Amino acid sequence: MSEAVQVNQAAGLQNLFSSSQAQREERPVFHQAASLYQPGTQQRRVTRTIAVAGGKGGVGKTTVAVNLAMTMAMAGRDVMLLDADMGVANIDVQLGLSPARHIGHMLEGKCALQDLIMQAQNGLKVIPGGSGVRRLAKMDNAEHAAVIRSFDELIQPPDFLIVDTAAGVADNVAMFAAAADDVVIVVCDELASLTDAYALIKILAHDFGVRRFHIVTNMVRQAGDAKKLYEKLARVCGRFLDVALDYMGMVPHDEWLRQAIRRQGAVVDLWPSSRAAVGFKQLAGAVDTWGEPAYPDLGRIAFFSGQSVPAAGW
Ligand SMILES: Nc1ncnc2c1ncn2[C@@H]1O[C@H](COP(=O)(O)OP(=O)(O)OP(=O)(O)O)[C@@H](O)[C@H]1O
Repeated sequence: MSEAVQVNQAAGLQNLFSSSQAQREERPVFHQAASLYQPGTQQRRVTRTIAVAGGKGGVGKTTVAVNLAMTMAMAGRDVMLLDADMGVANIDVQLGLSPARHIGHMLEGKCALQDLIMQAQNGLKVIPGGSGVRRLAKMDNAEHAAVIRSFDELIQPPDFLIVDTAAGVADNVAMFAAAADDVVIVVCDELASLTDAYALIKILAHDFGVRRFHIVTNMVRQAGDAKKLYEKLARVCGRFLDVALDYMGMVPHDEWLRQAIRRQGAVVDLWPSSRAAVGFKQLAGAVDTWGEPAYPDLGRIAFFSGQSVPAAGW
């Protein structure tokens, strides 16, 4: 696959989303679905990996990854969060952690992946991506593959691995997303967010064979906008790509999220009744409805490839 694609320059891409066709819309309601997230009762024997991506920077990938992971950890799930925004990683800062080592040390053979695991609140495990290290931002595909494969060596694989990917549609983002069982795409109500999300979905579908995408609409200001945004993306993908999209849920614009970052915690933990926290609980609830992950290609580079056999009874 080519180097990073300049998605905003892609001819005609923006026009794809300019249709003003009125869409019938089910209105998600901020407060009505405030029921607490209860994890499903299904027993899991293998790790399910969920990559959170979005294409455009600043749409809330990290926010979604952190709060989804924390919600599931608070519900008693064994969850690990990988900060794959290598070189400019910030999940450790957001959760008040001070890692002494990062992925770069592992790649240099100075430690194992196991040694990088940090404990955040509620038992959430975090693998920091390292920040301010140029070498990490310039990792090549072989190194990304080595990081993905290193998960096979974990002594105690978690129930869920959530991967926060970098912005853009470069190979590293695509590799991490394609190595996961599920891909969550975060979009917000900006044309560039929709065009970049479309470009990422296209690359993942064409070059990596990913067919299923779970869409999260973030920073939603009016309840009705959430599904409209999803439908815009679904309409264009349905017209031009052979992919299946589903609406995972939405997170309202909520100032408590910024407060949570200042307090170096997750909003779902600090303010569990905030509007954003309610949205994250719905997202976590959606994960339980996904059913079996697809295992498309035994030859692919995948997280936990050594154990990717679905347990009977899922
Ligand atoms: N629902 C929301 N309401 C209010 N602010 C939000 C919301 N989601 C994210 N933000 C804020 O938007 C900013 C960008 O979010 P975040 O860092 O999660 O985006 P990102 O997509 O991971 O960015 P990058 O690609 O640069 O890493 C942060 O300041 C975050 O607090």
